[in-house]
Amino acid sequence: MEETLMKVVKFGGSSLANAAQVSKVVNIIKADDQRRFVVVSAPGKRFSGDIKVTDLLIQYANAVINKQDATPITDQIIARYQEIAEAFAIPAGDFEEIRSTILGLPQHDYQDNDYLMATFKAHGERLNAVLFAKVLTAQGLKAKYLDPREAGLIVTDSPNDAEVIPESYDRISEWSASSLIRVIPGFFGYNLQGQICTFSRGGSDITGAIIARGVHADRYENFTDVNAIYAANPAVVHNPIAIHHMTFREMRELSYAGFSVFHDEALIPAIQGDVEVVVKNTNHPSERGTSITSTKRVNPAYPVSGIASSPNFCGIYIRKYMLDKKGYSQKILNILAEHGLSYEHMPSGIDDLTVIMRQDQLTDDLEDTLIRELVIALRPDEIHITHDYSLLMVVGEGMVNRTGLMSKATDALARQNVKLVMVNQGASEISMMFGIQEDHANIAVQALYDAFFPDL
Ligand SMILES: Nc1ncnc2c1ncn2[C@@H]1O[C@H](COP(=O)(O)OP(=O)(O)O)[C@@H](O)[C@H]1O
Ligand SMILES: N[C@@H](CC(=O)OP(=O)(O)O)C(=O)O
Repeated sequence: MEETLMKVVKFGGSSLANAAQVSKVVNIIKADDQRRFVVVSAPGKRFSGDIKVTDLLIQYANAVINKQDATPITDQIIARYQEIAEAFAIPAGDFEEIRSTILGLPQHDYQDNDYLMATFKAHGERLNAVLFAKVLTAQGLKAKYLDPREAGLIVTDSPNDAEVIPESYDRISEWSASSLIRVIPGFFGYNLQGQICTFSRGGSDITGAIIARGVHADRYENFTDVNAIYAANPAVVHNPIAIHHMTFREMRELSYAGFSVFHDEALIPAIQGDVEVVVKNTNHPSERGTSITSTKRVNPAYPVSGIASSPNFCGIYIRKYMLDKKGYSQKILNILAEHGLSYEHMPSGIDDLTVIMRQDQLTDDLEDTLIRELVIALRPDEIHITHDYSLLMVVGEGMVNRTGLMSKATDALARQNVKLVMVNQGASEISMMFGIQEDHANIAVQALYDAFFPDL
Protein backbone atom coordinates (compact mmCIF):
# COMPACT_ATOMS: atom_id res chain seq x y z
CA MET A 1 0.00 0.00 0.00
CA GLU A 2 1.31 3.44 -0.89
CA GLU A 3 2.02 5.64 2.15
CA THR A 4 0.03 8.85 2.57
CA LEU A 5 2.09 11.99 2.41
CA MET A 6 1.22 15.45 3.63
CA LYS A 7 1.97 17.92 0.85
CA VAL A 8 2.10 21.69 0.74
CA VAL A 9 1.87 23.06 -2.80
CA LYS A 10 2.79 26.50 -4.01
CA PHE A 11 1.75 27.91 -7.38
CA GLY A 12 3.77 30.81 -8.74
CA GLY A 13 2.42 33.79 -10.63
CA SER A 14 3.03 32.14 -14.00
CA SER A 15 0.80 29.22 -12.89
CA LEU A 16 -2.08 31.55 -12.01
CA ALA A 17 -1.70 34.23 -14.66
CA ASN A 18 -5.13 33.68 -16.27
CA ALA A 19 -8.17 31.40 -16.24
CA ALA A 20 -6.53 28.81 -18.50
CA GLN A 21 -3.61 28.47 -16.10
CA VAL A 22 -5.90 28.43 -13.05
CA SER A 23 -7.79 25.54 -14.57
CA LYS A 24 -4.53 23.52 -14.83
CA VAL A 25 -3.91 24.26 -11.16
CA VAL A 26 -7.40 23.05 -10.22
CA ASN A 27 -6.67 19.77 -12.03
CA ILE A 28 -3.35 19.36 -10.23
CA ILE A 29 -5.07 19.73 -6.86
CA LYS A 30 -7.89 17.39 -7.87
CA ALA A 31 -5.36 14.79 -9.02
CA ASP A 32 -3.84 14.26 -5.56
CA ASP A 33 -5.75 14.51 -2.30
CA GLN A 34 -2.47 14.69 -0.39
CA ARG A 35 -2.19 18.32 -1.53
CA ARG A 36 -3.72 19.83 1.61
CA PHE A 37 -2.22 23.32 1.82
CA VAL A 38 -2.17 25.49 -1.27
CA VAL A 39 -0.05 28.65 -1.28
CA VAL A 40 -0.69 31.04 -4.15
CA SER A 41 1.13 33.98 -5.71
CA ALA A 42 -0.51 36.95 -7.39
CA PRO A 43 -1.35 36.53 -11.09
CA GLY A 44 1.93 36.79 -13.01
CA LYS A 45 2.86 37.47 -16.62
CA ARG A 46 0.56 35.94 -19.26
CA PHE A 47 3.04 36.59 -22.05
CA SER A 48 6.47 38.15 -22.36
CA GLY A 49 6.16 41.89 -21.84
CA ASP A 50 3.04 41.54 -19.67
CA ILE A 51 2.93 43.14 -16.19
CA LYS A 52 2.63 41.04 -13.01
CA VAL A 53 -0.23 42.07 -10.70
CA THR A 54 2.38 42.74 -7.97
CA ASP A 55 4.02 45.31 -10.25
CA LEU A 56 0.63 46.87 -11.05
CA LEU A 57 -0.02 47.15 -7.30
CA ILE A 58 3.35 48.87 -6.83
CA GLN A 59 2.33 51.36 -9.55
CA TYR A 60 -1.01 51.80 -7.79
CA ALA A 61 0.68 52.48 -4.43
CA ASN A 62 3.05 55.00 -6.02
CA ALA A 63 0.14 56.77 -7.73
CA VAL A 64 -1.64 57.06 -4.36
CA ILE A 65 1.53 58.26 -2.61
CA ASN A 66 2.04 60.89 -5.34
CA LYS A 67 -1.68 61.83 -5.32
CA GLN A 68 -2.13 60.87 -9.00
CA ASP A 69 -5.17 59.36 -10.68
CA ALA A 70 -4.87 55.58 -10.25
CA THR A 71 -8.00 54.61 -12.24
CA PRO A 72 -6.15 53.25 -15.31
CA ILE A 73 -4.10 51.01 -13.00
CA THR A 74 -6.97 49.79 -10.81
CA ASP A 75 -8.94 48.98 -13.98
CA GLN A 76 -6.12 46.68 -15.10
CA ILE A 77 -5.81 45.01 -11.68
CA ILE A 78 -9.56 44.40 -11.42
CA ALA A 79 -9.66 43.02 -14.96
CA ARG A 80 -7.01 40.40 -14.08
CA TYR A 81 -9.16 38.92 -11.30
CA GLN A 82 -12.42 39.39 -13.18
CA GLU A 83 -11.28 37.25 -16.10
CA ILE A 84 -10.60 34.35 -13.71
CA ALA A 85 -13.80 34.89 -11.69
CA GLU A 86 -15.99 34.92 -14.81
CA ALA A 87 -14.38 31.82 -16.29
CA PHE A 88 -15.29 29.87 -13.14
CA ALA A 89 -18.75 31.46 -12.77
CA ILE A 90 -17.97 33.03 -9.39
CA PRO A 91 -21.12 34.94 -8.30
CA ALA A 92 -21.03 38.68 -9.04
CA GLY A 93 -21.56 39.48 -5.34
CA ASP A 94 -18.43 37.55 -4.37
CA PHE A 95 -16.42 39.30 -7.05
CA GLU A 96 -17.68 42.68 -5.88
CA GLU A 97 -15.88 42.06 -2.56
CA ILE A 98 -12.58 41.72 -4.45
CA ARG A 99 -13.22 44.83 -6.54
CA SER A 100 -14.14 46.98 -3.54
CA THR A 101 -11.12 45.76 -1.57
CA ILE A 102 -8.83 46.91 -4.41
CA LEU A 103 -10.53 50.27 -4.67
CA GLY A 104 -10.63 50.71 -0.88
CA LEU A 105 -6.88 50.19 -0.29
CA PRO A 106 -6.08 53.94 -0.17
CA GLN A 107 -8.68 54.50 2.57
CA HIS A 108 -6.84 52.56 5.30
CA ASP A 109 -4.56 54.17 7.88
CA TYR A 110 -0.91 53.39 7.27
CA GLN A 111 1.93 54.20 9.65
CA ASP A 112 3.97 55.46 6.67
CA ASN A 113 4.44 54.86 2.95
CA ASP A 114 6.53 51.71 3.50
CA TYR A 115 3.61 50.01 5.25
CA LEU A 116 1.23 51.35 2.60
CA MET A 117 3.41 49.81 -0.12
CA ALA A 118 3.55 46.49 1.73
CA THR A 119 -0.23 46.30 2.12
CA PHE A 120 -0.88 47.18 -1.50
CA LYS A 121 1.63 44.57 -2.73
CA ALA A 122 0.32 41.85 -0.40
CA HIS A 123 -3.17 42.20 -1.84
CA GLY A 124 -2.00 40.61 -5.09
CA GLU A 125 -1.69 37.28 -3.31
CA ARG A 126 -4.39 37.91 -0.73
CA LEU A 127 -7.13 38.50 -3.29
CA ASN A 128 -5.87 35.69 -5.48
CA ALA A 129 -6.11 33.29 -2.54
CA VAL A 130 -9.64 34.50 -1.68
CA LEU A 131 -10.64 34.03 -5.33
CA PHE A 132 -8.89 30.68 -5.73
CA ALA A 133 -10.60 29.25 -2.63
CA LYS A 134 -13.94 30.20 -4.27
CA VAL A 135 -12.82 28.61 -7.54
CA LEU A 136 -11.94 25.32 -5.79
CA THR A 137 -15.29 25.36 -3.98
CA ALA A 138 -17.12 26.02 -7.25
CA GLN A 139 -15.25 23.01 -8.67
CA GLY A 140 -16.63 20.77 -5.93
CA LEU A 141 -13.65 20.68 -3.56
CA LYS A 142 -13.83 21.42 0.17
CA ALA A 143 -11.55 24.42 0.34
CA LYS A 144 -11.28 27.55 2.46
CA TYR A 145 -9.20 30.71 2.49
CA LEU A 146 -6.74 30.90 5.39
CA ASP A 147 -5.30 34.31 6.14
CA PRO A 148 -1.66 34.41 7.36
CA ARG A 149 -2.90 36.20 10.52
CA GLU A 150 -5.22 33.32 11.38
CA ALA A 151 -2.57 30.80 10.33
CA GLY A 152 -0.18 32.40 12.85
CA LEU A 153 2.42 33.61 10.35
CA ILE A 154 4.14 36.38 12.33
CA VAL A 155 7.04 38.26 10.79
CA THR A 156 9.64 40.87 11.74
CA ASP A 157 8.70 44.53 11.56
CA SER A 158 10.36 45.21 8.22
CA PRO A 159 7.50 46.20 5.92
CA ASN A 160 8.96 45.15 2.58
CA ASP A 161 11.68 42.68 3.56
CA ALA A 162 10.33 40.75 6.52
CA GLU A 163 11.48 37.45 8.00
CA VAL A 164 9.42 34.84 9.81
CA ILE A 165 9.47 34.86 13.61
CA PRO A 166 10.21 31.29 14.80
CA GLU A 167 7.24 31.23 17.23
CA SER A 168 5.04 31.10 14.12
CA TYR A 169 5.83 27.43 13.59
CA ASP A 170 4.02 26.20 16.70
CA ARG A 171 0.96 28.22 15.77
CA ILE A 172 0.98 27.00 12.17
CA SER A 173 1.35 23.38 13.34
CA GLU A 174 -2.12 23.62 14.92
CA TRP A 175 -3.54 23.63 11.37
CA SER A 176 -1.92 20.36 10.34
CA ALA A 177 -5.02 18.26 11.06
CA SER A 178 -7.34 20.50 9.03
CA SER A 179 -9.79 18.42 7.01
CA LEU A 180 -10.30 21.15 4.39
CA ILE A 181 -7.92 22.28 1.68
CA ARG A 182 -6.50 25.55 3.01
CA VAL A 183 -5.67 28.23 0.47
CA ILE A 184 -3.05 30.60 1.86
CA PRO A 185 -1.73 33.73 0.16
CA GLY A 186 2.04 33.79 -0.28
CA PHE A 187 4.45 36.68 0.12
CA PHE A 188 3.33 38.27 3.42
CA GLY A 189 2.70 37.91 7.12
CA TYR A 190 1.82 40.23 9.99
CA ASN A 191 4.15 41.93 12.45
CA LEU A 192 3.41 41.85 16.17
CA GLN A 193 1.40 45.07 15.82
CA GLY A 194 -0.87 43.36 13.26
CA GLN A 195 0.44 45.29 10.24
CA ILE A 196 1.08 43.56 6.92
CA CYS A 197 4.76 43.10 6.00
CA THR A 198 5.89 41.34 2.82
CA PHE A 199 8.92 39.17 2.21
CA SER A 200 11.35 40.25 -0.50
CA ARG A 201 10.27 39.88 -4.15
CA GLY A 202 9.55 36.32 -5.15
CA GLY A 203 8.70 35.62 -1.50
CA SER A 204 5.66 33.36 -1.99
CA ASP A 205 8.21 30.52 -2.15
CA ILE A 206 9.13 31.49 1.42
CA THR A 207 5.52 31.30 2.62
CA GLY A 208 5.20 27.83 1.10
CA ALA A 209 8.32 26.65 2.93
CA ILE A 210 7.18 28.17 6.23
CA ILE A 211 3.80 26.47 5.99
CA ALA A 212 5.46 23.19 4.98
CA ARG A 213 7.76 23.28 8.00
CA GLY A 214 4.91 24.43 10.27
CA VAL A 215 2.46 21.66 9.36
CA HIS A 216 5.27 19.05 9.25
CA ALA A 217 4.71 18.32 5.57
CA ASP A 218 6.60 15.46 3.93
CA ARG A 219 6.90 17.32 0.66
CA TYR A 220 6.74 20.92 -0.53
CA GLU A 221 5.80 20.99 -4.22
CA ASN A 222 6.68 24.26 -5.87
CA PHE A 223 4.84 24.56 -9.19
CA THR A 224 6.25 26.91 -11.79
CA ASP A 225 6.71 27.10 -15.57
CA VAL A 226 9.77 24.90 -16.20
CA ASN A 227 10.04 21.09 -16.28
CA ALA A 228 12.96 21.11 -13.85
CA ILE A 229 15.72 23.23 -12.47
CA TYR A 230 18.39 23.20 -15.14
CA ALA A 231 22.17 23.21 -14.75
CA ALA A 232 22.16 26.78 -16.09
CA ASN A 233 19.47 29.38 -16.64
CA PRO A 234 17.64 28.30 -19.84
CA ALA A 235 17.40 31.95 -20.84
CA VAL A 236 21.20 31.99 -21.11
CA VAL A 237 22.21 28.46 -22.20
CA HIS A 238 20.29 26.69 -24.95
CA ASN A 239 18.69 23.46 -23.79
CA PRO A 240 20.71 22.91 -20.59
CA ILE A 241 20.50 19.53 -18.83
CA ALA A 242 17.90 19.12 -16.10
CA ILE A 243 19.00 18.53 -12.52
CA HIS A 244 16.64 15.89 -11.13
CA HIS A 245 18.11 15.80 -7.68
CA MET A 246 20.21 18.19 -5.64
CA THR A 247 20.98 18.99 -2.03
CA PHE A 248 19.62 21.88 -0.03
CA ARG A 249 23.02 23.50 0.22
CA GLU A 250 23.60 23.26 -3.55
CA MET A 251 20.28 24.90 -4.24
CA ARG A 252 20.84 27.55 -1.62
CA GLU A 253 24.09 28.61 -3.26
CA LEU A 254 22.57 28.49 -6.74
CA SER A 255 19.42 30.41 -5.87
CA TYR A 256 21.46 33.01 -3.99
CA ALA A 257 23.59 33.39 -7.12
CA GLY A 258 20.80 33.77 -9.66
CA PHE A 259 18.64 30.64 -10.06
CA SER A 260 15.52 32.74 -9.56
CA VAL A 261 13.27 29.69 -10.00
CA PHE A 262 13.29 29.17 -6.20
CA HIS A 263 13.91 31.87 -3.56
CA ASP A 264 17.12 31.28 -1.58
CA GLU A 265 15.46 32.24 1.73
CA ALA A 266 12.77 29.60 1.15
CA LEU A 267 15.33 26.84 1.63
CA ILE A 268 15.91 27.70 5.28
CA PRO A 269 12.52 26.52 6.67
CA ALA A 270 12.74 23.47 4.38
CA ILE A 271 16.19 22.61 5.77
CA GLN A 272 15.08 23.23 9.36
CA GLY A 273 11.99 21.07 8.91
CA ASP A 274 13.77 18.56 6.64
CA VAL A 275 10.96 18.87 4.10
CA GLU A 276 11.69 17.59 0.59
CA VAL A 277 11.22 20.39 -1.98
CA VAL A 278 10.09 19.34 -5.45
CA VAL A 279 10.03 21.90 -8.24
CA LYS A 280 7.46 20.94 -10.90
CA ASN A 281 5.83 22.36 -14.00
CA THR A 282 2.16 23.38 -13.87
CA ASN A 283 2.03 23.01 -17.66
CA HIS A 284 3.49 19.46 -17.58
CA PRO A 285 2.74 18.08 -14.11
CA SER A 286 3.70 14.53 -15.02
CA GLU A 287 7.31 15.59 -15.66
CA ARG A 288 9.51 14.48 -12.81
CA GLY A 289 10.84 17.92 -11.85
CA THR A 290 13.69 18.52 -9.42
CA SER A 291 13.82 17.10 -5.93
CA ILE A 292 15.85 18.96 -3.31
CA THR A 293 16.75 17.10 -0.10
CA SER A 294 19.64 16.76 2.32
CA THR A 295 20.80 13.50 0.67
CA LYS A 296 23.83 13.63 -1.65
CA ARG A 297 23.69 11.70 -4.91
CA VAL A 298 26.84 12.52 -6.80
CA ASN A 299 27.37 11.49 -10.41
CA PRO A 300 31.19 11.30 -10.75
CA ALA A 301 30.92 12.27 -14.44
CA TYR A 302 29.47 15.62 -13.39
CA PRO A 303 31.17 17.02 -10.28
CA VAL A 304 29.36 20.32 -10.89
CA SER A 305 25.59 20.51 -10.47
CA GLY A 306 24.91 24.01 -11.68
CA ILE A 307 26.32 27.34 -12.83
CA ALA A 308 24.62 30.60 -11.90
CA SER A 309 25.27 34.28 -12.30
CA SER A 310 23.79 37.25 -10.57
CA PRO A 311 24.21 40.90 -11.61
CA ASN A 312 24.22 44.22 -9.72
CA PHE A 313 27.11 43.88 -7.32
CA CYS A 314 29.77 46.47 -6.60
CA GLY A 315 33.08 46.31 -4.80
CA ILE A 316 34.77 48.83 -2.51
CA TYR A 317 38.48 48.27 -3.01
CA ILE A 318 40.70 49.39 -0.11
CA ARG A 319 44.50 49.14 -0.06
CA LYS A 320 46.72 50.08 2.83
CA TYR A 321 50.23 49.06 3.75
CA MET A 322 49.34 48.22 7.28
CA LEU A 323 51.62 48.03 10.23
CA ASP A 324 48.80 47.27 12.58
CA LYS A 325 45.84 45.38 11.13
CA LYS A 326 43.98 44.99 14.37
CA GLY A 327 40.41 46.22 14.12
CA TYR A 328 40.78 47.27 10.47
CA SER A 329 37.93 45.26 9.01
CA GLN A 330 35.87 45.92 12.15
CA LYS A 331 36.04 49.65 11.41
CA ILE A 332 34.79 49.01 7.86
CA LEU A 333 31.91 46.85 9.06
CA ASN A 334 30.92 49.44 11.67
CA ILE A 335 30.68 52.15 9.03
CA LEU A 336 28.57 49.92 6.80
CA ALA A 337 26.31 48.97 9.72
CA GLU A 338 25.81 52.63 10.70
CA HIS A 339 24.32 53.17 7.23
CA GLY A 340 22.21 49.99 7.42
CA LEU A 341 24.29 48.39 4.62
CA SER A 342 24.99 44.70 4.36
CA TYR A 343 27.94 43.17 2.55
CA GLU A 344 28.15 39.82 0.81
CA HIS A 345 31.87 38.95 0.70
CA MET A 346 35.18 40.40 1.75
CA PRO A 347 38.06 38.72 -0.12
CA SER A 348 41.39 40.06 1.10
CA GLY A 349 45.09 40.12 0.26
CA ILE A 350 48.05 41.04 2.43
CA ASP A 351 47.61 44.76 1.93
CA ASP A 352 44.17 45.09 0.41
CA LEU A 353 40.62 43.93 0.60
CA THR A 354 37.42 44.32 -1.40
CA VAL A 355 34.00 44.62 0.16
CA ILE A 356 31.48 43.11 -2.26
CA MET A 357 27.93 44.33 -1.80
CA ARG A 358 24.64 44.57 -3.62
CA GLN A 359 24.65 47.74 -5.66
CA ASP A 360 20.97 48.58 -5.19
CA GLN A 361 21.64 49.58 -1.56
CA LEU A 362 23.75 52.56 -2.65
CA THR A 363 22.99 55.97 -4.10
CA ASP A 364 25.63 58.38 -5.47
CA ASP A 365 25.37 60.48 -2.32
CA LEU A 366 25.71 57.49 -0.04
CA GLU A 367 28.77 56.30 -1.96
CA ASP A 368 30.43 59.72 -1.47
CA THR A 369 29.61 59.64 2.25
CA LEU A 370 30.94 56.10 2.62
CA ILE A 371 34.22 56.90 0.89
CA ARG A 372 34.62 60.03 3.03
CA GLU A 373 34.01 58.13 6.26
CA LEU A 374 36.25 55.23 5.26
CA VAL A 375 39.07 57.63 4.36
CA ILE A 376 38.80 59.33 7.76
CA ALA A 377 38.62 56.05 9.67
CA LEU A 378 41.26 54.04 7.75
CA ARG A 379 43.59 56.50 6.01
CA PRO A 380 43.93 54.04 3.07
CA ASP A 381 46.61 54.31 0.39
CA GLU A 382 43.98 53.66 -2.25
CA ILE A 383 40.20 53.40 -2.21
CA HIS A 384 37.62 53.21 -4.99
CA ILE A 385 34.28 51.66 -5.84
CA THR A 386 33.85 49.48 -8.93
CA HIS A 387 30.31 49.02 -10.23
CA ASP A 388 28.48 46.47 -12.35
CA TYR A 389 30.01 43.25 -11.17
CA SER A 390 28.29 39.93 -11.63
CA LEU A 391 28.97 37.06 -9.31
CA LEU A 392 29.43 33.77 -11.05
CA MET A 393 28.97 30.62 -9.02
CA VAL A 394 29.95 27.05 -9.87
CA VAL A 395 28.28 24.68 -7.42
CA GLY A 396 28.35 20.93 -6.82
CA GLU A 397 28.61 18.44 -3.97
CA GLY A 398 30.78 16.40 -6.33
CA MET A 399 33.45 19.14 -6.24
CA VAL A 400 34.54 18.17 -2.72
CA ASN A 401 38.07 16.68 -2.78
CA ARG A 402 38.33 16.92 -6.59
CA THR A 403 41.42 18.54 -8.06
CA GLY A 404 41.74 20.55 -11.24
CA LEU A 405 38.27 22.08 -11.25
CA MET A 406 39.46 25.63 -10.60
CA SER A 407 41.94 25.48 -13.47
CA LYS A 408 39.27 23.99 -15.73
CA ALA A 409 37.00 26.92 -14.90
CA THR A 410 39.62 29.64 -15.25
CA ASP A 411 40.90 28.11 -18.53
CA ALA A 412 37.37 28.10 -19.96
CA LEU A 413 36.86 31.72 -18.90
CA ALA A 414 40.26 32.83 -20.20
CA ARG A 415 39.52 31.31 -23.61
CA GLN A 416 36.54 33.67 -23.83
CA ASN A 417 38.58 36.64 -22.54
CA VAL A 418 36.47 36.93 -19.40
CA LYS A 419 38.42 39.07 -16.93
CA LEU A 420 38.29 37.89 -13.32
CA VAL A 421 38.07 40.65 -10.76
CA MET A 422 37.67 38.34 -7.78
CA VAL A 423 38.04 34.63 -7.09
CA ASN A 424 36.74 33.00 -3.93
CA GLN A 425 37.22 29.33 -3.28
CA GLY A 426 37.31 27.58 0.03
CA ALA A 427 34.76 29.60 1.93
CA SER A 428 32.30 26.94 0.87
CA GLU A 429 33.67 23.53 -0.05
CA ILE A 430 30.95 22.98 -2.65
CA SER A 431 31.33 26.17 -4.67
CA MET A 432 33.73 28.43 -6.52
CA MET A 433 32.85 32.07 -6.94
CA PHE A 434 34.13 34.55 -9.49
CA GLY A 435 33.57 38.28 -9.71
CA ILE A 436 33.40 39.38 -13.35
CA GLN A 437 32.22 42.37 -15.34
CA GLU A 438 28.47 42.26 -15.77
CA ASP A 439 28.58 42.39 -19.55
CA HIS A 440 30.66 39.17 -19.58
CA ALA A 441 28.16 37.20 -17.52
CA ASN A 442 26.31 35.31 -20.25
CA ILE A 443 29.48 34.40 -22.16
CA ALA A 444 30.99 33.22 -18.89
CA VAL A 445 28.02 31.02 -17.95
CA GLN A 446 28.05 29.45 -21.42
CA ALA A 447 31.82 28.85 -21.26
CA LEU A 448 31.58 27.16 -17.87
CA TYR A 449 28.58 25.13 -18.94
CA ASP A 450 30.46 23.82 -21.98
CA ALA A 451 33.46 22.99 -19.80
CA PHE A 452 31.59 21.15 -17.05
CA PHE A 453 28.76 19.59 -19.05
CA PRO A 454 30.38 18.15 -22.14
CA ASP A 455 28.29 15.68 -24.13
CA LEU A 456 29.18 12.31 -22.61
N1 LIG B 1 18.52 27.19 -13.61
C1 LIG B 1 17.26 27.44 -13.86
N2 LIG B 1 16.39 26.42 -14.12
C2 LIG B 1 15.08 26.67 -14.39
N3 LIG B 1 14.56 27.92 -14.44
C3 LIG B 1 15.37 28.97 -14.19
C4 LIG B 1 16.75 28.77 -13.87
N4 LIG B 1 17.30 29.99 -13.65
C5 LIG B 1 16.35 30.90 -13.82
N5 LIG B 1 15.17 30.31 -14.15
C6 LIG B 1 13.92 31.03 -14.44
O1 LIG B 1 13.00 30.87 -13.36
C7 LIG B 1 11.69 30.95 -13.94
C8 LIG B 1 10.65 30.44 -12.94
O2 LIG B 1 10.64 31.26 -11.79
P1 LIG B 1 9.54 32.41 -11.59
O3 LIG B 1 9.47 33.29 -12.80
O4 LIG B 1 9.77 33.06 -10.27
O5 LIG B 1 8.23 31.51 -11.60
P2 LIG B 1 6.85 31.61 -10.83
O6 LIG B 1 6.03 32.62 -11.56
O7 LIG B 1 6.30 30.23 -10.96
O8 LIG B 1 7.15 31.96 -9.39
C9 LIG B 1 11.81 30.15 -15.20
O9 LIG B 1 10.81 30.47 -16.15
C10 LIG B 1 13.21 30.51 -15.69
O10 LIG B 1 13.16 31.59 -16.59
N1 LIG C 1 4.03 38.19 -6.39
C1 LIG C 1 5.24 38.40 -5.63
C2 LIG C 1 5.67 37.16 -4.86
C3 LIG C 1 6.04 35.94 -5.66
O1 LIG C 1 6.64 35.01 -5.13
O2 LIG C 1 5.65 35.89 -6.95
P1 LIG C 1 6.05 34.71 -8.02
O3 LIG C 1 5.64 33.40 -7.41
O4 LIG C 1 5.27 35.07 -9.24
O5 LIG C 1 7.57 34.76 -8.26
C4 LIG C 1 6.33 38.94 -6.54
O6 LIG C 1 6.08 39.13 -7.72
O7 LIG C 1 7.41 39.22 -6.06
